[in-house]
Amino acid sequence: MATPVMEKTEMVFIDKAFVLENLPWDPLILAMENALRIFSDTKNNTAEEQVLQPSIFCSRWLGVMPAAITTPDKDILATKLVTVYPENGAKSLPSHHAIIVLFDCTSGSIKAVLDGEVITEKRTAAVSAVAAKYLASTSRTVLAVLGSGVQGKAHIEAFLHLFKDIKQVRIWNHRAEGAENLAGKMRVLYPDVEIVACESVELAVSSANMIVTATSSKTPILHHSHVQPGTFIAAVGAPRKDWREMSPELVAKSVLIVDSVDAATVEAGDIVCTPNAKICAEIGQVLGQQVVPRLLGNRTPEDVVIFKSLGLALEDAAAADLVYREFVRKCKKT
Ligand SMILES: NC(=O)c1ccc[n+]([C@@H]2O[C@H](COP(=O)([O-])OP(=O)(O)OC[C@H]3O[C@@H](n4cnc5c(N)ncnc54)[C@H](O)[C@@H]3O)[C@@H](O)[C@H]2O)c1
Ligand SMILES: O=C(O)[C@@H]1CCCCN1
Repeated sequence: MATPVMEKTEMVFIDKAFVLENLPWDPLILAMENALRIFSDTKNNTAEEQVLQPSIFCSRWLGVMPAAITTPDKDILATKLVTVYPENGAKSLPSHHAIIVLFDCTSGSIKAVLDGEVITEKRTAAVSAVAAKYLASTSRTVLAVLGSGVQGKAHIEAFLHLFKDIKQVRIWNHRAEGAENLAGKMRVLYPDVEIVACESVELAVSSANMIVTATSSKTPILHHSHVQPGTFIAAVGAPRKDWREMSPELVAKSVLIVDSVDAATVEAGDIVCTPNAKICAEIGQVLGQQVVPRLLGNRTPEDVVIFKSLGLALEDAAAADLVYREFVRKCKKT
């Protein structure tokens, strides 16, 4: 862990261990709610970011994610740099590597460079949990997680943190041992929850009220016939325009909420490859009550609701700011 030592205006490096210990779920979830709300608040225009247009150089994928937030109590300027190498999983290496640079808004100097892997992991799961809080039906007893990688694990943790009524977690992975290993680890952490590894997607989702898709799949793994009416789906993977996790029938027949309409319509294969996909709203509009009841009011309890995320630079900026403030606070104490 980085020892919190700080000279006046010196740039600091905040390592993974510090981020892990200083990014608890409750403040992170609150910060993500605020970030999503201001992202979609076009009236006040307090936040800006570029749509992530992943740069791919000879099949090497480097994403550059800049964002600025200016509110009465926050002035944040940040950029995440993230590489995505999905094939790393087979070599037991992380598939995502990232750093986040925080700038001083007045002088433009660099305040901090933070490990971005834990922030990416936890902020993505926190955002899905926020979406579930507002969009899932009140019956939230069975959670199915497709994918046992970094995001699969973080989503189990975030959802079990926020929804104390979850009784069972069902995990599926395309390599069965991945699901079994994660289920084993989660059983130790959550002895009061029944945690099972499932052999098929159908088995995993058959009785679920909430589903998370967090895989590196390029083709649909989740189909309309698998999903119960009224289910909430947080669709986290398939971050490229020709990758998919869900069938077009499922996407077309569901109420579709996204993190960013601009990004979803160019980068989310699940949406781009569904000709009649109709985006209902951004999650930030739902939080800011800009679309209730105008659009969501027509929703029936039988509707499947999909929250499709691609990840926002604003989420990284807000989460990095939280960690940096904690770092500064701890420096002042020593
Ligand atoms: N929405 C967001 O904000 C956001 C943020 C970070 C990552 N992601 C995306 O979420 C997905 C999961 O990320 P991660 O960090 O957990 O990655 P990871 O590499 O840790 O895990 C990927 C999982 O997908 C499984 N998998 C690999 N190939 C598959 C296939 N063909 N079919 C089904 N499953 C397969 C792996 O076994 C593993 O369980 C990736 O697509 C990633 O780019 C989205
Ligand atoms: O928001 C993110 O960090 C990720 C990076 C990889 C692609 C999907 N979005």
